[in-house]
Amino acid sequence: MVIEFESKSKQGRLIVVSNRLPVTISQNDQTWNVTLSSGGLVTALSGLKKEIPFTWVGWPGKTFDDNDIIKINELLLKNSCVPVYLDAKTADLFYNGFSNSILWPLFHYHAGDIVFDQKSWDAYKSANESFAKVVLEIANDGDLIWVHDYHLMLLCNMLQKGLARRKKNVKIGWFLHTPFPSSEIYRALPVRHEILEGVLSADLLGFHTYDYARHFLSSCTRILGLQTTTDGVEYEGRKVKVMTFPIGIDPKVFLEAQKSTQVISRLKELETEFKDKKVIVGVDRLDYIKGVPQKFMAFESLLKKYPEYIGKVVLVQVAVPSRGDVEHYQELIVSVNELVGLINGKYGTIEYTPIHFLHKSVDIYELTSLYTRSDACLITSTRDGMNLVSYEYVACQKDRHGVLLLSEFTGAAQSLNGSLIINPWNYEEVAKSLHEALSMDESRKLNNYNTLSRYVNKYTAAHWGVSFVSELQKTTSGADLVLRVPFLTPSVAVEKFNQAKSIRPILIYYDGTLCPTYDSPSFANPTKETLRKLSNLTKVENTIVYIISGRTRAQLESWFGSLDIGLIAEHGSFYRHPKKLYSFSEQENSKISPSEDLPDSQINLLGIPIKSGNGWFRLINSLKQSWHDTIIPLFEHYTERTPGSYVEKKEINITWNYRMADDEFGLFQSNEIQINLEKILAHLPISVFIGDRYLEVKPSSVTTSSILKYILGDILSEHPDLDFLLIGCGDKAGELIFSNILKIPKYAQIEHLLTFTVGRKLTNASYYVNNHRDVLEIIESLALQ
Ligand SMILES: O=P(O)(O)OC[C@H]1O[C@H](O[C@H]2O[C@H](CO)[C@@H](O)[C@H](O)[C@H]2O)[C@H](O)[C@@H](O)[C@@H]1O
Ligand SMILES: O=c1ccn([C@@H]2O[C@H](COP(=O)(O)OP(=O)(O)O)[C@@H](O)[C@H]2O)c(=O)[nH]1
Repeated sequence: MVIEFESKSKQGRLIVVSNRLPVTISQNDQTWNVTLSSGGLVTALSGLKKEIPFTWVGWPGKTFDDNDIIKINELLLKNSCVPVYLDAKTADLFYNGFSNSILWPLFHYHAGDIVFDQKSWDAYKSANESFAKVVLEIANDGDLIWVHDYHLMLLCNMLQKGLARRKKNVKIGWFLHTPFPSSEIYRALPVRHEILEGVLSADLLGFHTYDYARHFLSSCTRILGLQTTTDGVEYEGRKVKVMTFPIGIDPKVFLEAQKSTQVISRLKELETEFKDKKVIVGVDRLDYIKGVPQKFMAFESLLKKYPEYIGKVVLVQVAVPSRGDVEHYQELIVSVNELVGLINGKYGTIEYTPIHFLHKSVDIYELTSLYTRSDACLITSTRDGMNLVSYEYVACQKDRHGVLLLSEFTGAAQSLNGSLIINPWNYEEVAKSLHEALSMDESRKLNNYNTLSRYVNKYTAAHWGVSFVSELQKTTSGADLVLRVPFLTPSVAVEKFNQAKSIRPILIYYDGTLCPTYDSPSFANPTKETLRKLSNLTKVENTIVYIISGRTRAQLESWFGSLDIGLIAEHGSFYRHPKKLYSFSEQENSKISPSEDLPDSQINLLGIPIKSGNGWFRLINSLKQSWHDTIIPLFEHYTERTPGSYVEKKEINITWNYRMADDEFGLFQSNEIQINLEKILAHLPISVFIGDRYLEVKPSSVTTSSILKYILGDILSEHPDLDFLLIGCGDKAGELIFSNILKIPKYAQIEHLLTFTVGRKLTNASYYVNNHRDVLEIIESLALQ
């Protein structure tokens, strides 16, 4: 199957970018050769390549003489590989330094082992830039770029910027092959913002398991303060999809190898060598995350606890040399060798070697033979993104139905039902599980094998790759795609303002729009500058200004009472027009005819606002709201249990605010409150509004469309020729107003309709501004007209 990507210009290609090219380049008698390298990523992507042809961009693993580069490039190109050359120093600091001495240990919960240093970070940035340069040279319109792993976490951002400059429409995906740690670990990284922001420029982010995705989303919320859902993050006006794609292998490779003469004859040798012995196999890169010392300790525990196995069971451990330039790995070689010596010395004899330790890489035939001959496979990683060795072992067990013992700390443990799940830190328990495996009856082994085999054969490397690429393709046409709106400059606002022939209403939200969002509402007093600019605007001819807010009318009056400005308090429960509106009518309040204070029983029949003194109207029957007695104790219950949260009791509405609480816990508690409220809502005349880090309970008669219905309705009845309207609101409340406006033709058709939100985000507004300073600048420019 070949996936073809649709694009207007031409068929797109898939470009895969990983730190290392899948090949090792070597020279033999003046001739350059390439051979396939080792590691799970190479295994998986080689499986994908059979399904989808792709160009592979990566670092060739070493530096070469300038004279050889042309020949090497040609050789690589024949293998669909494009090299990114890094100078030796950069490569060392990038790969051994930042990638494998900082990100790798951190992502595998070894936070104590990392020492951040500026030079490695600089090299990481510079290496990512070198990758970006090469990819940007070859990327064309309609291509898909799939970036891999922790080495290239800045690349998506660099590519996105470069592609935008070149006006190329390319989708970018990123997949992490390692775990993503809990935010409590991740936050130790000094450059935690840059790394997260680096990948958030992609369109699709993939992880092996939901736990890793969840941790990533949690870091986005806690560290960057971003809004997340279970399947994505909102970042700079785009929805970045976050999904899980458990990787797999190509089982056919092992089935084919099993049929080869090399494996058939090697198996005969192994049968003789291990006659009457049980064989446990282990295959790992010699990496501290693979738990090789723990494996040996558990094996020793087996021999100690069940001495009947001495002489009868061997552990064959292939330990592939890895990252030998990193100190931590060098220390591991020493300690593992020592441990092998100790155990073999203690339990071995001339005829019996308990641990066969091969510190080297083996070819596919040797690997297949070892897997095939073994009665059990022992995987003891203390953390492991997925672990493909476990899949490969299953692929080779068609006849023997050997038992898979799998660490609970591998990604694979979440998928491979039918394995014995172990905690590698509990040697005694692992020994017990080994005993269970070695003495398991045939029918249980067969049953387990069948379950495992079904999974391994279904969820292959090809399935993984095709799923990711298809999902990446879909992001181009998905409904949750980018909603980029333009920035509202003062000049655009002024132009429309000046084109208006009618009255010009301007409605602006207060908190977060006219002033910054403060943790505590008491910090948000309007500055003199804000008051002066607003006052100037209220004085402009043919212009009426309103402040929309969730605050009480008393608070708004105390701040803005001296201006001739309209006020909308408690998100629409109360409103007051500016006097100027009436001055346009022949007779004050001529067409605006709210009812006088009426007995509660009559208001629903009339369905119109009630005069409420001092120019205010209210949309509620009575100032006494019986539901307060139910809601306040509920909110107080959660406030006591959520540090940093507080209740705001207003005249009518009650708000539970968690802006000062831990983001995630606050959101969790807010969800709990909603669940509680749902039970109550059916019996009370109230509704809940979910705002930015607050939730507000208000009478159900007050909705954001009431603002449109009554306030704009009043203006429109005075000025049926209304051809200008400006509404600015950074709060979630604004989104409802913006979307409602577009649904009502008499507003949607206003010739100069300007709506804006604050910050780049998914929005129903037609523009955005960055912050309250931009808003003040617009107000000032309009006031000068
Ligand atoms: O290139 P190296 O530094 O020699 O490392 C080899 C690979 O190690 C990591 O593999 C991970 O990917 C596997 C496939 O998804 C997964 O099963 C395993 O749990 C991971 O450790 C690394 O992420 C790759 O980039 C390296 O190529
Ligand atoms: O000498 C060897 C032994 C193993 N492997 C392969 O290395 C991969 C290891 O992948 P895994 O996901 O288990 O861990 P990683 O090394 O990627 O962390 C598997 O496909 C093995 O077959 C290899 O290439 N050479």
